[in-house]
Amino acid sequence: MADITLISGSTLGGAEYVAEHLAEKLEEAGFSTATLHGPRLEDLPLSGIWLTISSTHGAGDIPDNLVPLYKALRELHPDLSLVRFGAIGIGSREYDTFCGAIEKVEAELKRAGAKQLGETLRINVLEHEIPEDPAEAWLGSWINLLK
Ligand SMILES: Cc1cc2nc3c(=O)[nH]c(=O)nc-3n(C[C@H](O)[C@H](O)[C@H](O)COP(=O)(O)O)c2cc1C
Repeated sequence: MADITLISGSTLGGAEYVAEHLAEKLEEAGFSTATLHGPRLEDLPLSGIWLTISSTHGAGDIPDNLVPLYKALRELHPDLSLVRFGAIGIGSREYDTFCGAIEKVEAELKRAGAKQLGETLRINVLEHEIPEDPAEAWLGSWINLLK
């Protein structure tokens, strides 16, 4: 099992690029990683560290590729008490439902017993044309919580 499993939810690919960039940075810092774009629950280790990165679509909606995992969390009630997770949302302040998707995912992970490490980062794409930049800055302090 990799030290850190990165999970992305994306419609247009932006959150996937962020996940891949952070995986590269984590590897440089000495962690092994597995990056899964829109994984199913059965693809995920039910222990260890997850880093979940999701953009938002519709009106606060979860990207289509993350819906199966979200539904499985809601309907199958897995025990995630051995999981610790970090969360990054990507969205636009134009919408009242800014970063709504990561809030929903985060709530389900917590309901399943997973413990959050650090604060959720919410990236406003109107402010950050390159979301990798604030994500990388956030990762620097998140890594310290893993030690
Ligand atoms: C049709 C549409 C609906 C969107 N709805 C929201 C929203 O409700 N909340 C939000 O924070 N961002 C919203 N966004 C902004 C996207 O989350 C943002 O553009 C993000 O960078 C897309 O990431 P992706 O490339 O991973 O799909 C929306 C964008 C589009 C095109």
